Amino acid sequence: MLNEQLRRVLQQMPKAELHIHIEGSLEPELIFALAERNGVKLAYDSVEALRAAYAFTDLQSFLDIYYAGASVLLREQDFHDMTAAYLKRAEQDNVRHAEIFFDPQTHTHRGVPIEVVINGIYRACQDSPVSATLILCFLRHLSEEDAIATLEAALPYRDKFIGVGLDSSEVGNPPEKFARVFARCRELGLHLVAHAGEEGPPEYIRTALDTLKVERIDHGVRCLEDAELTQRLAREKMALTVCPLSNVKLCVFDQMEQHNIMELLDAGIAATINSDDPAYFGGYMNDNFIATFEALPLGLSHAQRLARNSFEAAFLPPRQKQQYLDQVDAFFAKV
Ligand SMILES: Nc1ncnc2[nH]cnc12
Ligand SMILES: [Zn+2]
Repeated sequence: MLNEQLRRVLQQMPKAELHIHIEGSLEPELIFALAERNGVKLAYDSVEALRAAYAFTDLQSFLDIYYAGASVLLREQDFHDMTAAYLKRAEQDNVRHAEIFFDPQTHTHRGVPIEVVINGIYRACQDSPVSATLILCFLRHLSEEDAIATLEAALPYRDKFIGVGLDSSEVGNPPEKFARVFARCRELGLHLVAHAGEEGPPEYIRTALDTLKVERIDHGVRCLEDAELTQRLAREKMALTVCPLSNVKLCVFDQMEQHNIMELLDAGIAATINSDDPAYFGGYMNDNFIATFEALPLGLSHAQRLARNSFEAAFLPPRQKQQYLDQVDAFFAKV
């Protein structure tokens, strides 16, 4: 059992969220409200029936239902309301800064213009007291040509996102499939991240680093299968944005007790804790921290390490980053 002091520290410590798919924050209640507002017919009769379908066996079984849930998003206000709801929830968890993924192709392939997606999400970020920036993700089950066309369509809104990522079905869609589009994004000065080593092998982490030249790895938990790669990640201070509740829900680990976040930290890796798709995986940031610390022998020093890692790994200007790190240290000095 987690002692009360540690629980309070986890809840109250300042933190950054670096791995949140905004479409994965769409709660069943909001899915139904937006379906009604937009006249969209859902495959489920009720919020309860939809929630009952959230029993996943792997990443693909989740993605199928996640893309179906996103079908209720049609107008700029829908994207705004989804993002505003996430940021309000994140604020309650003392998230001070969030770098939010969005999947434009999920929407443009349904005929929603990309400016509707970007403007709605961006406006909610601007209105929030939580600092929030956007990372445009390419869907890796689609072609690189589609990713390039998506990038071109997004470029008129270049000032509204800070980087690009790579998500969706990992196995069979290795990072190198997107070498050209990532090279172009690098030339454009965008930050680069990619999901790798969630279900895919350690080799995908290596090619994300060497071929795509990413600055963070999303998930990356399978790195521990490769000692040389593990040492490299630690040496290069390469951050991993780990999502513990997601990993258990998608059967990457059978139980939280088997999660390897403590081994990652003990190997010197700059691991962070994040929520991934909180509406689908049973919890937001603090739920992830509490579930992890309840299951594993982690203590105060790990909490401080994780809070610091989250700001160290954030794509923030140096002065703002230092201010957040000072806030973390000031918080722990009083514990
Ligand atoms: N955990 C995850 N892995 C890959 N793609 C995703 N899209 C949303 N969540 C994802
Ligand atoms: Zn993810």
